[in-house]
Amino acid sequence: MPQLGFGVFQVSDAEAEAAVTTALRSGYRSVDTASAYQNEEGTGRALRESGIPREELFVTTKLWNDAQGYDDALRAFDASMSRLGLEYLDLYLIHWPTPSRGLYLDTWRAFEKLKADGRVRSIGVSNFTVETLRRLLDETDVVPVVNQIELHPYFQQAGLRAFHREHGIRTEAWAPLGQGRGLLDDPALTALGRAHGRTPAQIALRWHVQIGNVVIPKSVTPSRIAENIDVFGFELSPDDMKAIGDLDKGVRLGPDPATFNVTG
Ligand SMILES: NC(=O)C1=CN([C@@H]2O[C@H](COP(=O)(O)OP(=O)(O)OC[C@H]3O[C@@H](n4cnc5c(N)ncnc54)[C@H](OP(=O)(O)O)[C@@H]3O)[C@@H](O)[C@H]2O)C=CC1
Ligand SMILES: O=C(O)C(=O)[C@@H](O)[C@H](O)C(=O)CO
Repeated sequence: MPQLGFGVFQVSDAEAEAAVTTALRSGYRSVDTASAYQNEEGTGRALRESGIPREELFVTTKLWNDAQGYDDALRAFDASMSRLGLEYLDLYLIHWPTPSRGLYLDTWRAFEKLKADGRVRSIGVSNFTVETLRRLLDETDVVPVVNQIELHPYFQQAGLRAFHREHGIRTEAWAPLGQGRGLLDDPALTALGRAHGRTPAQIALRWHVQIGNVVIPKSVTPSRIAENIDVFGFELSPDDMKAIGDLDKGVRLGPDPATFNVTG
């Protein structure tokens, strides 16, 4: 799985085709969509029409909450694949555990079947907490390859990352740029940007890369799409990393996965 991919949350189906095409031309080979984003068709068109061999692409989609449960999950997978127009998927994620509904273990068993049948190369989860991960590890067979969670310099999730390390689960950061809301104006990031001749977004993404996160920044702006993947030609020093480490506020932008049980 490439460490840096392209996210398409809040991108319309028509915009997704153009944005993914731009991203692929800028060098991205990994794309993160979801049934809930309603842009699997546009994303799939861009992937299929890129001319890039399928084996060089890494495609992730996610099962929405309303399709949890064994049979519903198998059906939802087929529907996503038909929208994407792909023969196989690289990574399928349970989007949220929705713990009070008690369906994520059966959902995971359906994911295990999809993997055993070769329909998907890898299976993972998103927005799982230590508690929901522990149950998954205790009561099912396959360890999720990744947990995709909200993670950025203002919400660093040290405890969950340590749990992932202990269990061989890769941490994937959503909202790696803090959804462009405030984080990119932070004085520490702008100062580091000036010192390295980089933008605050590149500093944030480089920090993710250096702590080992998989990152999937989203943009519909061609110059930013190119800027966000150009983070492998410089390095942050231990002092730089500490300055960003000190920014953690422990405050989420998105919903709390322990209580987020919506199906709509
Ligand atoms: N599993 C889950 O529950 C979730 C998963 N995700 C995934 O993670 C991906 C990334 O997270 P997302 O919430 O989109 O937020 P990001 O942290 O990627 O931020 C995206 C915002 O930042 C702006 N932006 C992007 N690049 C730059 C730049 N270089 N300089 C300044 N502003 C920039 C974008 O604007 P513009 O587009 O106008 O350029 C957009 O408004 C999603 O697209 C999705 O794939 C996201 C949320 C939840
Ligand atoms: O973007 C995603 O992948 C999400 O799951 C979130 O947008 C989530 O649905 C949310 O933020 C609801 O308020």
